[in-house]
Amino acid sequence: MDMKLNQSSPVLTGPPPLNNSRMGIHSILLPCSQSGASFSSGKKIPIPRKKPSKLDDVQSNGWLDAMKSSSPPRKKLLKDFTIGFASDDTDIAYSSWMVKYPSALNSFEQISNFAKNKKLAVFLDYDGTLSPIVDDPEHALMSDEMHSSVRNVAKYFPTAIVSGRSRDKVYELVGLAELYYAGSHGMDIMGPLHEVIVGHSNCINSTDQQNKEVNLFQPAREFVPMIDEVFRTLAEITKDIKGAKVENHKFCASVHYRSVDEKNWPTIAQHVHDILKNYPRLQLTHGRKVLEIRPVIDWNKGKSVEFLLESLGLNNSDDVLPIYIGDDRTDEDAFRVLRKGARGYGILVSSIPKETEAFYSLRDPSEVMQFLRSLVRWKEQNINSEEVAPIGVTVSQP
Ligand SMILES: O=P(O)(O)OC[C@H]1O[C@H](O[C@H]2O[C@H](CO)[C@@H](O)[C@H](O)[C@H]2O)[C@H](O)[C@@H](O)[C@@H]1O
Repeated sequence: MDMKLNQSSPVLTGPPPLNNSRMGIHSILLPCSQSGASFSSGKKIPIPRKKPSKLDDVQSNGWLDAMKSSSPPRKKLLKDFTIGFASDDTDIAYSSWMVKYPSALNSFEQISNFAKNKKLAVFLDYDGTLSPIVDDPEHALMSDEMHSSVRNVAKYFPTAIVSGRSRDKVYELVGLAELYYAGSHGMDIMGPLHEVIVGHSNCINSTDQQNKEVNLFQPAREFVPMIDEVFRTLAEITKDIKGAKVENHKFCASVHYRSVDEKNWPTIAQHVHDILKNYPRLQLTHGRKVLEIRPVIDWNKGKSVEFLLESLGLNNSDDVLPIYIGDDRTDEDAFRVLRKGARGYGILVSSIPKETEAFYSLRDPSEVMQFLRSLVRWKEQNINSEEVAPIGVTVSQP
């Protein structure tokens, strides 16, 4: 396939990506087709009236249902899942779900057997994975124990944080310079960029928090003014809705409704819906009690994992085992990439049964920490012996 990198625009021209499990850097850069009006940064978008006139749109398009079902309290979800059963059966429901998605802790021996003689790469989501979900996104902090577990993992394995938050914000929260960071759902990557990418218009030179020169890969760069405009409009239109919070992640924006009275959710949804009508190149995705507005480009957490693996020289699936741990719907893209071709292990963090593309599960951030510690212990125990690889070890594929 003859690909042309379009230096004037971060959205590259060319046919859609091939359905390959191993993608080259060039094919990774292919966009999905861009339909809709093109954006001019000077365009004035009218701020909708304070009260949306009708709420039919968000009711009929399923937004409200998605909002209600996103991140419900554990008690409610287990009740729904085990409807008609006694409350003790909730544990049975979780246990039977775990037959399909076994605990990564209980399966550690199987995972480590499979990892023998392979290079491990660790990808970690932030919210709900390294830090517990809390009402105020500003207060989502990692414990000191989690912080040192992540630092120890990064001593032995290339480790990346892949978050929906802005890269600066998640860097500030994690605070470990030795990690790689992919913020804004992978649309802002700071890492060891492949030489093919350096020089491309989506790749910029910058400095990190330690003033060290770094290369950034930002496949949605052209959307920055648009996202900023949408962020300001959303902040203005929701400012009187108690508990609503809008975040600007530079390449995407979030509207939180976790602390908003449920009777006001339709209003929030309709506002977002009305604003998005003016931006055909932006789309909505649902996170945990958050509406996320992002560019319509063929890029997500899964693509950023592939990109980082390739940039790190770890795209040979025969001797590399990527492990991705995440709790959110947006992490499913990464689980899917690893599941395809049995490339690696996705681990879903969830204390309730959920449909997922992951292979394993962990209940909550404290189990994530135990798992990270197990990886470190395993590596330290094998540090001397792993040079002499056992011959003929047969382990099942993920
Ligand atoms: O990809 P992630 O690192 O998981 O980021 C996804 C979103 O996480 C944050 O929101 C979520 O966590 C908050 C703090 O616990 C919680 O209050 C909120 O309800 C959750 O949706 C973050 O604030 C968002 O911007 C991220 O997109």
